[in-house]
Amino acid sequence: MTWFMVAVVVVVAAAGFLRWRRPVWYWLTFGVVLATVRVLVRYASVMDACGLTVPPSRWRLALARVANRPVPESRPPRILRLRPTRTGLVLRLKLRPGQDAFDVAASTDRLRHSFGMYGVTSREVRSGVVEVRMTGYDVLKQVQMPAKTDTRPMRVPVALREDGSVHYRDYRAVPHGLTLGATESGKSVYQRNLVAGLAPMDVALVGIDCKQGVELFPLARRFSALADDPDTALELLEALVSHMEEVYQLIRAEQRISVAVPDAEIAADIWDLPDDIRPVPVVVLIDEVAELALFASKDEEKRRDRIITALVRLAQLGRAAGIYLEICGQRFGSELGKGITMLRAQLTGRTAHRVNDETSANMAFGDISPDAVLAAIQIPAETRGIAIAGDSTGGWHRIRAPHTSLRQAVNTCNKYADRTPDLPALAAYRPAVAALPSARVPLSKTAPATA
Ligand SMILES: Nc1ncnc2c1ncn2[C@@H]1O[C@H](COP(=O)(O)OP(=O)(O)OP(=O)(O)O)[C@@H](O)[C@H]1O
Repeated sequence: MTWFMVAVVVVVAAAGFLRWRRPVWYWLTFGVVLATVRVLVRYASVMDACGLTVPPSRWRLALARVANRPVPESRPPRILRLRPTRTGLVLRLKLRPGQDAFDVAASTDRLRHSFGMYGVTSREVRSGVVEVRMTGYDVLKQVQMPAKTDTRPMRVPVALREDGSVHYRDYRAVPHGLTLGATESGKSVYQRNLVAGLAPMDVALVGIDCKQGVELFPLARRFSALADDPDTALELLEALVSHMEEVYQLIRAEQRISVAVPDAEIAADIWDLPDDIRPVPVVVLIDEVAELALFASKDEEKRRDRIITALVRLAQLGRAAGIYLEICGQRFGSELGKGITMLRAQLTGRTAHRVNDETSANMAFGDISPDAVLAAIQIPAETRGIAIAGDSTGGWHRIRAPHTSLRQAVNTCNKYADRTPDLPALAAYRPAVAALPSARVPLSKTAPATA
């Protein structure tokens, strides 16, 4: 008996310790079993308490009366499936007549504490069927991406959502993206994850980094073209516009051939072209976009206007040519001058890290979803890397990218350096991956004042 007691105490202590220090291990060992039992045992009573049951139908009441049986109870949605996952439980429910998905969505907070879970979200998967995703612990505290993710072309598993699912940056579904956030909010880490995710794919990476290249130049081996100042950025963007026009000519030529062949598919974008002639897609990453829009002289203003014009053309026409923009900055509003709001309207994939004020949050989501604006304002300063990701459908999620260091991203880019395609139109901007400098060069010090 004493040994049994000791074993129980050891197991309880181990569970408590894991829950405190290693929530992922706790979930995989004890949490998933306890939560499954808790949900199954309490299901009917919790649903009843949350107002998610329907009273018995008239014929069931009549049947009970005829058979002289007790009055039947109200019924909760039928459980179609209860699936344990790496981070929580997924419950698929068939709603009863008269119930709708909003009833469940409105009760997620009540379900969360009634089932003793960390978080609960719900979505309608098809008419009358709702998926309730419950997380057993704070999955965004220390992000661990699942080992296996959905691998489709131009779809990057870039972050984890608070419901434990993977957040993909899908360039074919949402071609252009805008990432905003105050300084030190996690934009660069997010962009680094994107680059590391794109590196193994058949894609050309083009970078414009006006922070003197400190973010993107270390990743140069996987980049087909890079610019680190506004003058080079302008030349590079105009070269990209020429590349885009060439791709359009290729699509036109292919269309002329297919039009003559009855029943042949007519290509509308690069993805409809045969594999052997399809141009490689291009992702253009721009860091600190405001640097491209600022000017202090007439000449700089002309350069700025040409840059914005090139960006607007790429955003409007780039998708069919397989050119995707990924723009990153602290703010991106009308104060940056003409053309900015027009450009922003084309950047439909929005991600906002912590912002300093409501105006910045509005720049990300004001035209998409008021709820997302509120969520972006509420991101706490101490949890860097947390962001709100939304798109033009109005849907949004709280996400966090894994904490990928620059070293890890450089290693990934070096590993896949041989996949870097040569784009003839951008050959002049291909970064020279020079030999390592032999010595560090200190900043020149200000001469001490002489008395
Ligand atoms: N996803 C994350 N998980 C954990 N920590 C993070 C994450 N993202 C960022 N951080 C932390 O926040 C710090 C700032 O991140 P980052 O450099 O990406 O910010 P930023 O928005 O690009 O800042 P700036 O605009 O000043 O360059 C990083 O050094 C890192 O320690």
